[in-house]
Amino acid sequence: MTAQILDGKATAAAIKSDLTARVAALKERGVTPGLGTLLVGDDPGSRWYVNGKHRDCAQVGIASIQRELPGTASQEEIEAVVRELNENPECTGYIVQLPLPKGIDANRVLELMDPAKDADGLHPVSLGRLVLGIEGPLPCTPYGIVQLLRHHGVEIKGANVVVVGRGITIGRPMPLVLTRKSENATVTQCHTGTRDLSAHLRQADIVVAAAGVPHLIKPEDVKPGAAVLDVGVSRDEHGKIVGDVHPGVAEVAGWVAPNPGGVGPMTRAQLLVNVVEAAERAAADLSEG
Ligand SMILES: Nc1nc(=O)c2c([nH]1)NC[C@@H]1CN(c3ccc(C(=O)N[C@@H](CCC(=O)O)C(=O)O)cc3)C=[N+]21
Repeated sequence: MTAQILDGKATAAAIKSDLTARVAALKERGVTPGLGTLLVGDDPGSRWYVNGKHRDCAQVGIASIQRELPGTASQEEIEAVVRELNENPECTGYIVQLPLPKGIDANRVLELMDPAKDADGLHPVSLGRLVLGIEGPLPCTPYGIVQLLRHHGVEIKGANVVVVGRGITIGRPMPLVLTRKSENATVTQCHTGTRDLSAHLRQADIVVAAAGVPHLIKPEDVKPGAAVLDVGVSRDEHGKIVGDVHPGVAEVAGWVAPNPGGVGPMTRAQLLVNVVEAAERAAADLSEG
């Protein structure tokens, strides 16, 4: 038996079709959601991702506001664009594409962003709200994973989830999302300091592999029937994506999120959700005066 596929492309398409209706409703109320992006430098990978985000926006009727600076831009020049996007009423949410060039204090740039326009859900205020249980934008990849599991009927409530990794975008916020009352999972966070990773993995009903270590998760570590989500993006010598999950895992697991085609498209869909929800909150504030 090989695992069933957690199809990120199809699930993202369903989310986008729901968003298309919500964007149309907002426009009738006189609010057009707009996603801003700030790209600094000309890394082809980063440019490809940013262009993809604007293509996604066009599909659902969200306006695009694109800002670019050369890789030589100073901290002050970058911060000036952030201030402009904070004040620009056409921009209801935005991202500063990461990583920023060496020598730039990325945390200072991110803290300067208006939290009401945080499309990534990674602003310090958004992460603080997540800890406190206050409504706000959720980190795109962790919440995208929750939506991907729900869409396929994989039970999260009461599940033993092992998260491998503690990076800021996925590993660190993932347990915060999964332990909300609305998800109610039991989560173990593993990392490079974990003594016996295999022992933890073998107990897991759901594995989120976000360590960035090629083929870290082996078939013999996976409980039969478990759901395994591969979030690792390493590259081989030909530039092809190599995930954190060994291909043999598909013979043991009940569900696998392929990579590419699994979590990546969900991350992009959740970015759009955050932009639309920010615009919906702004529209509600407007009508309340
Ligand atoms: N402020 C900020 N926010 C981000 O969300 C952010 C960022 N900076 N910097 C870079 C990373 C990377 N990232 C991806 C999102 C989707 C795919 C994606 O959709 N991948 C496809 C195709 C991958 C391929 O074939 O290359 C897939 O998984 O199927 C990949 C990578 C968002 N990032």
